[in-house]
Amino acid sequence: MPVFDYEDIQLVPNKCIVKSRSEIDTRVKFGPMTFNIPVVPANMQTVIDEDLAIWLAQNGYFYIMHRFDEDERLPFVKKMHQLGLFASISVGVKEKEYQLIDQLAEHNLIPEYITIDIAHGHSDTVIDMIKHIKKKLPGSFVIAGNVGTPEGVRELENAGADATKVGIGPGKACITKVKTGFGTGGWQLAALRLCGKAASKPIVADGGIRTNGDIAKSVRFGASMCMIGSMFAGHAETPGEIIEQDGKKYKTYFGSASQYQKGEYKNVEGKKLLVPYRGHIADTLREMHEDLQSSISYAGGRDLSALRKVDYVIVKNSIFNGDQY
Ligand SMILES: NC(=O)C1=CN([C@@H]2O[C@H](COP(=O)(O)OP(=O)(O)OC[C@H]3O[C@@H](n4cnc5c(N)ncnc54)[C@H](OP(=O)(O)O)[C@@H]3O)[C@@H](O)[C@H]2O)C=CC1
Ligand SMILES: Nc1nc2c(ncn2[C@@H]2O[C@H](COP(=O)(O)O)[C@@H](O)[C@H]2O)c(=O)[nH]1
Repeated sequence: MPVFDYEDIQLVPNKCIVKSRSEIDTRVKFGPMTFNIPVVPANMQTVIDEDLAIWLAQNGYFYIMHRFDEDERLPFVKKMHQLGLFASISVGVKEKEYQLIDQLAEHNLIPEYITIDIAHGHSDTVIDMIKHIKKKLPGSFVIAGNVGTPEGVRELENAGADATKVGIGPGKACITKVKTGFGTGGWQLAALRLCGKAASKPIVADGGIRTNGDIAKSVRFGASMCMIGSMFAGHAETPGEIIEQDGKKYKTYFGSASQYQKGEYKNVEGKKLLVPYRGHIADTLREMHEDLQSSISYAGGRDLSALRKVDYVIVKNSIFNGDQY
């Protein structure tokens, strides 16, 4: 089994068939809707809040609201629908989460997307929640995870998940790999490849994306959507204050299983770090769009489907060749 990560791979160019990259279409159909690019900011408290969710939905981007303001989720769905926007929320698997699903059903509030988001998603607790959502809110598109194996993907799909989220431990704020010794950290792209081959429904690549080129690589290895945390956390529109240190600007990014999220040091699998301040998120999203258009041009196509077929080479840990990005 070949094992590699994002930085170990280069995609091999094909003959260009467009006159300008502006001709290239990066849109992706994911569930009931089509989005500008196959990218979603992570459903984490230092990455997304209500204002950003509204902006993303209004501007043709996918979003998934985090699940850490538990009681705000039902009003959030109501508000998004009143604004004429799609609602996309996260849930866990504990008893209170079943009550939320029941309440949404009682109020006929049907989120377009529901993401079941726990650390070890290949589990009966997730399977039970998928079945509950599909019974109570059959109109919602259910994304379930996280998993890191083909077996995990198949079991969640068989339980009724409409998409699965792949990535155990590759995240920048993650310490699962060192605390437990498990996960897809260091070989996330190869794990994505294995999961993609097993999947019969869309896959979300979650964690470990560090450059815009990694988005194209994720699509090559099976992703329909890429979830990104650290690259989004440092924007003007993401939650939290700007911090100045030695004349440089940063924002805080912490793991959803960190003590900062949990409020206690128990079963901690995440850490807190500073990420460079990057200005406005619209500029970053525009650059991702442009870079993806370029990627598709190198793939020799006009849309994302061209990326899925390109050849690749494994160039172990050498793509930066000593250069700093
Ligand atoms: N993608 C990744 O690699 C990881 C992501 N996270 C993120 O952190 C957040 C919190 O996740 P999580 O702690 O699962 O959420 P919750 O605290 O809501 O826990 C969900 C349930 O799963 C149980 N649980 C958690 N971890 C494990 C495990 N390794 N084995 C068995 N049961 C487990 C919990 O019980 P109990 O706590 O009592 O065991 C609880 O019943 C999520 O947003 C998740 O995505 C966290 C770690 C890894
Ligand atoms: N092991 C942990 N993983 C976490 C935690 N909080 C979030 N995450 C995962 O990371 C990705 C984002 O990864 P990035 O490389 O883009 O920064 C996120 O979507 C979660 O799946 C955590 O506390 N521990």
